[in-house]
Amino acid sequence: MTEKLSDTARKTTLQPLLENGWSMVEGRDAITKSYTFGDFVEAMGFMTRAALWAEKWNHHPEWFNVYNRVEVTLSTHDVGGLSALDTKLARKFDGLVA
Ligand SMILES: C[C@H](O)[C@H](O)[C@H]1CNC2=NC(N)=NC(=O)C2=N1
Repeated sequence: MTEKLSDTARKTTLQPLLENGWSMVEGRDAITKSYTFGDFVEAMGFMTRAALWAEKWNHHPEWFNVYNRVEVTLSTHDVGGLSALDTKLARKFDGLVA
């Protein structure tokens, strides 16, 4: 059962992401990050790899692409806010570009 992130988890798992380029979306319990790549093909390569993890974990991003930029927003629709699945997917996405 997916649950909203606890206050403790927000300190231990959300805070490091907020210090690594992620930020809270205004007016929502969601996080967002903009990734910039060398060109469109690199951006699509990231999206393709990210999509496979999203599907594997049955947890899907909201995202927007223009040319070499991918804006990702993560939130858990089933609970109306952030859950551990969002921080897990955010760490995976950061790992894909590291
Ligand atoms: C039925 C299906 O398992 C759910 O709708 C899953 C799919 N992917 C999801 N993705 C996200 N971001 N939040 C969800 O609550 C969610 N729920």
